[in-house]
Amino acid sequence: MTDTAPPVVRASGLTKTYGSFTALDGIDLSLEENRIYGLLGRNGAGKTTIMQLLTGQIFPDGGRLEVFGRAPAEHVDVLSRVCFIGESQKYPDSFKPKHVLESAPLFFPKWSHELADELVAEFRLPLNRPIKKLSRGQLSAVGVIVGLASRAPLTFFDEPYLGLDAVARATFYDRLLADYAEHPRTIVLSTHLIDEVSNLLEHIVLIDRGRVLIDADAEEVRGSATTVAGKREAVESFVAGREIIGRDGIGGLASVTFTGALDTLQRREARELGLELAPVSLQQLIVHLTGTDLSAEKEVVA
Ligand SMILES: Nc1ncnc2c1ncn2[C@@H]1O[C@H](COP(=O)(O)OP(=O)(O)OP(=O)(O)O)[C@@H](O)[C@H]1O
Repeated sequence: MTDTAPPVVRASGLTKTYGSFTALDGIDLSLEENRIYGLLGRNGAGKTTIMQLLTGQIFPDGGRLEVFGRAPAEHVDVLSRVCFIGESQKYPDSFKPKHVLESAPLFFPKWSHELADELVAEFRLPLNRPIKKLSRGQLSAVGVIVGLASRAPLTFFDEPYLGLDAVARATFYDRLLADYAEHPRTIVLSTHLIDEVSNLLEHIVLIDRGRVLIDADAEEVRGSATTVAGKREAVESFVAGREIIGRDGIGGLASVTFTGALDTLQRREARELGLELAPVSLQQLIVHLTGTDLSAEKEVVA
């Protein structure tokens, strides 16, 4: 990635309403070239709506949106660089997976037949079975294969793996990372399986009730909280005055999670008290940030 490359997506004040309901409330978003984004948030937060706007499937009611420098819905050359894999892909009734894989290259100029073939074998996808007869996981595999083999410069995966078993999901993550390393592109992954994809994500966009709550580097987000564990008394004295976001423990032992990173001095103090410091899981953090006690106005990471 060069420093001068313009963002792939530029959105400001993006708003989407359905009747009197505001699904997206003035979203500002910039997606850079060649990064893997996690678009996270609770059910109904607005993730799919954002992806539908960015892929020209629906239109905003307010704000500005540019994808590859243009309005997404109006330019064929923009749409040929974008791939959206949703939770439930729809295919013509008569289609078999082989028909999907034969027609996909017409839409995606960077399509890789080789990668598609390898993935078909790895996912054990029956190419000649009618799509209507595929199992839930096999149907998801079709979408995942199209999304990866498209090598589209901007690829969206919106909860793409309903029904995929753990082995198949691991295959998806491994293949995504390996192919991304060789063919960098911008990938947006929306999922509720946060811990599973945590290591893949370079940047986190957390949506809550139609607003952006976090837009930050994944490392920065991970470093925004710490867990300390050890003897209860020592733990409690160490975390006194901090913003506690989680507690656990049994008997004389406690584990407390608090916001903020520690400097070298504080780390040494923890060691001297016999305390253990551990990073917080992204999922744990996000559950906390989007929990019911969170005020809609709270800004967590700038
Ligand atoms: N066509 C529609 N008409 C009315 N409301 C809608 C429509 N599409 C979405 N919404 C509402 O907009 C909000 C955002 O929906 P969206 O599908 O973007 O959420 P999401 O973050 O993708 O959720 P999930 O994680 O459950 O998939 C929800 O409250 C949803 O009910």
